[in-house]
This record gives sequence, C-alpha cells and structure tokens, in this order.
Amino acid sequence: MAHHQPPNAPILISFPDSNELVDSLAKFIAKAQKDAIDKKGRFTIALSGGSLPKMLRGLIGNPQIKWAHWQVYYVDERVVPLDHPDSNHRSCKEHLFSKVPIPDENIHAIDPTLLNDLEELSDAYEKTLIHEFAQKDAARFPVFDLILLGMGPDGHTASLFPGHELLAEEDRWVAYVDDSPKPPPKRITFTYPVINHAARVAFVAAGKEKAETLTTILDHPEEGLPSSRVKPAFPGQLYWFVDDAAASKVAFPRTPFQL
Ligand SMILES: O=C1O[C@H](COP(=O)(O)O)[C@@H](O)[C@H](O)[C@H]1O
Repeated sequence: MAHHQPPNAPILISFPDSNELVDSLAKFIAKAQKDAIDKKGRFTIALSGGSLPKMLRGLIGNPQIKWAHWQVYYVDERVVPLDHPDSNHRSCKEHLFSKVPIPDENIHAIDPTLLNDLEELSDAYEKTLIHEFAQKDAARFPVFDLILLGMGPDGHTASLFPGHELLAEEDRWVAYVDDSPKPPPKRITFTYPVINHAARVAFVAAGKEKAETLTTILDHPEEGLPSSRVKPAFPGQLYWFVDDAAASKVAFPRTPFQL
C-alpha cells in the first residue's frame, strides 16, 4: 500500500553502507553550501558531536567546498575545556577541521573562560549567534543554512534529552543543562526554535544499534522522543541520512538520493 506523506514530511535516505552514506552526505552538504553562497556569499552550518564528525570525512580534499565562506557553529557542546576528549569542538577539529583549509575565525566554539558559569556561557554563545544572524535580518530566530544532527540511543538529539524541561523551551536560542543523563552532565544546546527554523536539517545515523530507536522516531513520532520533535517549519526541510542497518526496522518510506 502506498504511504501518503504530508508535504514537508521528513525525507529518509538509506544507503547500503556507511561509505556510501559519507559520500552522499558530502554531496548534499556541498549543494547546500553552493545554494547559500550563490545567494548571500556565506554558508552558516551547525554541527553536532558524537558520531557525526567522523561521517564528515567526505568533505576532506573535496574541491567543491569553499571553506573560506563557511561559518561553523555547534548545535550543542559539552562544558569542558576545548581540548578535552569530551569536547564536540575537539572532535570536529580532530576529524575534520585539522584536515581542511578553514580559517580558525570561521569556527565558533564556546568561550573557554566561562566554563564555571553555565548561564553566562550559554548567554555568550547566544550572543555569538545574534552577531551572525540578527544584524542581517530582524528574524525572531536564526535561519541556519544547514544543521547536522545525531540521534542517541535514547532518542536524544543535540543535548535535548527525553523528558527534560528544555523540550518545552520556546524563547531562548541557546540553553544549558546541568543534569544530562549522558555524561558529561553540563552542556549547552540549541533549542528547538533554532533547530526548527533552519533551511535544512539533516540527521545522520548509522549502525544496527540505532535501528530500534529509528523506527520509534519515524514510525511512532507520537511517542514524542526528542528527535521526533525536530520539524523544520516550511520551507525548511528535514532529511535523515542513514545506513541500511539503522533503517532495518523502519516502515517509513525511503526516498532515493538526489540533489
Ligand atoms: O551527546 C551527544 O550525543 C548526540 C548523539 O551522539 P551519537 O554518538 O549517538 O551520534 C550528539 O549528536 C550530540 O552532539 C552529543 O553532544
């Protein structure tokens, strides 16, 4: 029986293995970058940590990528020094930025002098976003060209965890948690209004250990797991880039990859 999807429904693209996923993800990012640079001369992207940075290896040595035009932010960050093994910034540097010619000033990490004050730290990061976005248009929330997300085994995304009060945050752009169930406990994170205002949002998930959670998120969004609450407002579009192992239990219809 054909599945009828509402307009603006998530687009699920599944690849036989993670190398094909990596290659197609790089093409998708290159296209988002080109569209943004053609339109306004810069590309605003927000990255997650966890398993995502390694999946960005298709960007290394890719002649289509115009690194000087990238402005990179972090969807969430663990409140640790920037060279700490738990830091999402450190992971992105290790797996990507140390291997490509991106200017340091185009990468917007948290302020490492504010690690002892979560309120100030998240305020300061929000101001970094305001500096990028609010001066150019008076939008209530920033409109990123692309936000890349991961999905944890409990269905969390960014540092938005199941049952947490931050799931209901409607005003702040950046908020903090000091009770993350996944260590480390202190983090800052984009809120849903920021994620859901992006032009494109793409989850990246690979491996059979993600299969059970992925079917809950895509086939049973009514359960309200944090990753199911990512619903970019029109004309924003949500994509899921997954491998067949992660998609093995999902009934939600697949879409062939096309740019
Ligand atoms: O703690 C975090 O977890 C999520 C998911 O990580 P993954 O390893 O399962 O992909 C990640 O997206 C987030 O940035 C990170 O802080």
